[in-house]
This record gives sequence, C-alpha cells and structure tokens, in this order.
Amino acid sequence: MLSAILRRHLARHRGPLALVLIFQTVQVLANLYLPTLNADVIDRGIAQGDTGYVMRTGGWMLAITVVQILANLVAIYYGARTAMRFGRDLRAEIFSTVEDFAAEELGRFGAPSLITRTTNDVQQIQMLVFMTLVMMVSAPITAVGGVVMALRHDVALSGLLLVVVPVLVGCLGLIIVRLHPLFRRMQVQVDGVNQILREQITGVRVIRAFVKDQAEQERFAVANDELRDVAVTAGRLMTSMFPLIMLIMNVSTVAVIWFGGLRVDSGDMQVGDLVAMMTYLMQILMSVLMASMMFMVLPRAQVSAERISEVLSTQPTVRAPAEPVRPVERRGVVELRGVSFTFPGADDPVLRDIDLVARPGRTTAIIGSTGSGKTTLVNLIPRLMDATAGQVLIDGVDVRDLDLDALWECFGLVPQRPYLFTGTVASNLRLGREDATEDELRAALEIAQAREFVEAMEGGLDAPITQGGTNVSGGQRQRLAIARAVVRRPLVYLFDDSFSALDYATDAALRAALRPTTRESTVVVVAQRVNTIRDADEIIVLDEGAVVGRGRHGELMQTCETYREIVLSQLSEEEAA
Ligand SMILES: Nc1ncnc2c1ncn2[C@@H]1O[C@H](COP(=O)(O)OP(=O)(O)OP(=O)(O)O)[C@@H](O)[C@H]1O
Repeated sequence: MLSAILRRHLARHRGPLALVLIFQTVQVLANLYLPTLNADVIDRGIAQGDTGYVMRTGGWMLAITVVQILANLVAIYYGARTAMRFGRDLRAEIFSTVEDFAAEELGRFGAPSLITRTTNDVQQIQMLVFMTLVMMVSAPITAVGGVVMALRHDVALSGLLLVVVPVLVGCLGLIIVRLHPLFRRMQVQVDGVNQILREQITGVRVIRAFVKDQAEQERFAVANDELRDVAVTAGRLMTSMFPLIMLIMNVSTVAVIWFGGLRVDSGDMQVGDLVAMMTYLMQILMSVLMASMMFMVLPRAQVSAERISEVLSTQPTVRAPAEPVRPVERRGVVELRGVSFTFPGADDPVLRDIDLVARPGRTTAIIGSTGSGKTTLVNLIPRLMDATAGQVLIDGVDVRDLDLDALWECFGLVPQRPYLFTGTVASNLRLGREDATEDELRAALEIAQAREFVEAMEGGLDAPITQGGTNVSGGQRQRLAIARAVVRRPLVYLFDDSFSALDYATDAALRAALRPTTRESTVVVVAQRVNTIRDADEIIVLDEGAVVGRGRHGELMQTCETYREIVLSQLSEEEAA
C-alpha cells in the first residue's frame, strides 16, 4: 500500500529525485574520499616530514569538503521540496476522494478519523519521504563505498565488519518488530482523542448545561492517557536503540584499535590506514544507524498508508453513471416509485414502498411523527443516498442515470440542520448561485424574512459568519439557509423541517412571501407543525416509514386517523376545521 502511494505520487517528481540521487552520490563519494587523503597525510606527509605534501593534500581536502557541503545542500533542498509537494498532493487526493463520499461512507469513517487521516497520517508518510531523500539515499552508498574503501586499506581488519554489522542489524531488527504494532495503536488512539475533542468542542454548551465538565474531562483524560502510554512504550523502545548502537560502535572502535594496533606493531599496516579504517567503520555503522531510523519511521508510515489507502479505495455508494442521460426537458417533476430504504447493517427498512409525485407549481408536504423517515425520504430525492429498492425519478429519468452535477443543480435544499460556512452573509448566500447580484441577495433575504436582521448586523451583507454559523441564532440560520436556496431559483425546493425554529408569525409571513417565488417550482416541504403544511396541495402522512394517508388537509381530517391525531395534538377542533 505504501509503495503504491509512493509510486503514484513520486512519479511526477522524477527530475528533482534524479538531482537528489546525483548530489547525494557526490557528497557521499566526497565523504568517503576524505579518510583516505587523511591517511596519506599521516603516512606520507607527517611520517616522512613532507610539509609541502601535508599542505597540498590539506588544501585538496578542504576543496573536497566544500564540494561535499554544496552537494549536500542541493540534495537537502530538492529532497525537502519533493517531500512537501508529495504531502500536499496526497492531502489533495484524499480531500477530493472524501468530497465524493455519500452519507454512508462519511458515517462509516467518521469526521475525526477522516481529518486525522488527511493530516497526521499524511505527515507520517511525508516524514518517511523526507528522511529517505535527505538521509537514507546516502546510507546504502556509504555502506557499500565504506566497505570497498576499508578493503582497500586492510582486508584482514575489514573482517571485523562481518561481525559488527550483523550484530547491529539483528539488535535493531528485534526492536523494530516490536514497534510496528505500537505505532498502529498510536494512530487509532490519535483518532480517539480527536473524536472526543471534536465532540466536546461542538457540544460544549450541552456539557456545561448538564454540568458534565468533570465527566467529560475524565473521558478525555482516559483517551489522552491511553495515547500517552502507547507513545511512552514506543518511545522507550526507540530510546533503547541509541545506547545499544553507541555500545556496538564503541566496542567496534576498541576492536579496530586493538587488532589494528597489533597489525601496526607487526608492520603489516600503517598508522594512517588504521585511522582511515576507524573512520570507515564509523561511516558504515552510521549508515546502518540511518537505515535503522528509516525503519523507525517506516512502520508508522506503513500503518498510515493502510489507513489512507482505506479511504482512497472506498468507492462512494452514490456514484455518477458511466453514461449519463441528458433529460430533454427539465421541469422538476419528482417521482418516487415503490421506494424502500434500509440503512446499511439495519434489519428493518426505514422507508417502505413509497409512491409519490411532486409537480411544478404544487406544494407537496410530508408529515409524520419523529423518526417516521421524513428526512430520509427527502435525502433520497437529490441522491444524498440511493434507495435500496424502487426508483426516484426527475422528469421521468432515474436519478441514478443523471449526471450528478446536473442533478444537484435542480435542487434548492434547506436541510433540517442548516450549515453556514465561514465567510460573510453574502458569501454564504452566493453558495446558492455564484453570480447573484446584491439586489438578488437582498430580494432573497426579504423573502426569507431575514433582511431586517441582516441589515442590523454590522456590515449588512458583508457581516461575518463564523464556522457553522454559530454567530447567528438557530432561527436566523434557518432563514439564511432558506435565502440561500431562494437565491438559486431552483426547479425543486426541498424544505426539510426548515421552518421549525421560526415563530408562528414569521413562519406565516415567510410562506406567504415564498409563494410567488415558488409558483412555478416543485416544492417539497417536511414539517412537524400542521400550520406550515395545511395549505399544501398534497399532504403525505408517514408512519413508521409507510404512507398511511394522502390528500388535502380537509380530506385527511376525515380519512386518516394518524393525521387527525397529529393535527389535534397541535390545534383545537375549531382551529383544525
Ligand atoms: N445513519 C443512520 N443509520 C441508521 N439509522 C438511521 C440513520 N439515520 C436515521 N436513522 C433511523 O431512520 C429513521 C428515520 O429517520 P429520519 O431522520 O428520516 O426521521 P424523521 O422522520 O426525519 O425524524 P425527525 O422528524 O425527528 O427529524 C429513524 O428511526 C432513525 O433512527
């Protein structure tokens, strides 16, 4: 999974990657050449008292060092740049995948997990790419080059590498194998902390009102402590690596000096070669250490890659058709034919065998007790979810055969819990139609009974709206959401309990103002309040997901017991008549 992500996203950075490889090779070769020159300075310059040789070779070493530094700088620059671009591209890919998710996929992953996957998980892989390009590319070249150079200086002493390197690799391997499951748990726990944090921030008012601060703090502390425990265990393992490596390095240095000293003593080796051997040994062990750091980052990146791939490989349940049908004439006739809907994993359907036709110029209302399936029904019309049986049709074409953008263009949806975005009143209204003029926005506000309060806000149309619309009241948010739908002038208006937060007078004024605007449109209204829908051309009564009555108010009062009960729970006999 990790390799697939890396291949897909690094392919377009071939040029910079080649530069990293070239400059890393140059800097490693320069680094490997220096100990040999140093050995020459000792054996040929100092031992033989040749000051001129020491100066010349010293100057040569200085020049090589400058080359090494410059090559390293270029390699790091391109390595870091590529890693950052890789991260940006991967985040963009996840974002665009998630954007296509339907309610089902969003519910399955959950917002906090999707956010962690797009940020923290991407960061883990980005870190791997960064470390690989900045440090790891040089490790194998240094290791191989170091062995070659060591063999050139003294074959017998190089035999030490056959012991030291496997010991180091074995010790590191044991630690890394134990780290992998810990990293997996850590990512899941980051999700958990995010989830609680998000819930607590969103629901802070409820928590305070029910004096649950203490309980919530404890809930957060549990998740937080669990994350800490795993992080500490992983940290302990990781820190145990360094003393171990230092021990192995120091013991090997002692061994080189011990055996090398014996060889110098017996005249088989020169002092300069011994110094060079020590440096090469260090360089080789350092490259193993660098590779081991990669293995520390690798397990975490693998876990993250799995989590990201899970998102990227998820096919949205609501998918655009391969060959979308172009409707000849768009009028906005909404039809449900034998529609049933069951939530994934649920035993019973939420909607059962619903037939309904909503036509332009008419208001079709849906009423029913809470949980009777009204919102679910409305969500099926613009394909926020797909019916599990039966058909939803717009102008005679199955919504599943229509191009998604063309389909969504038909609707002005005012959801039950309207959401406003960070920006201004105007920017929120223009989500309805980008090129709407200020006059059109004002007209929409007028219809939605929102003009007065918007004008009272500092800045009017340019008044700021905070994330989620939390700086306006629930009723004001509903009216702005209605205005947003009106700005669009859609073929079909879908009002999902959109008048519930309005007082009776505003509700009535709003409906009266909407009437001329929606005269030629199809209007589907979900409501709990009888007064909101009693004038509708057709009222559909839902009970436990099935239609138990349909007709106008007067008829239903005679024919539908469920409707009568709802009405009489809100109005007196005289008011209901
Ligand atoms: N994501 C979901 N997964 C499983 N069941 C769900 C989900 N969303 C809603 N339901 C169930 O589906 C049923 C219908 O819900 P729906 O929101 O359509 O009702 P409603 O009539 O709009 O209610 P209200 O008037 O309270 O908004 C309810 O019983 C609810 O528990």
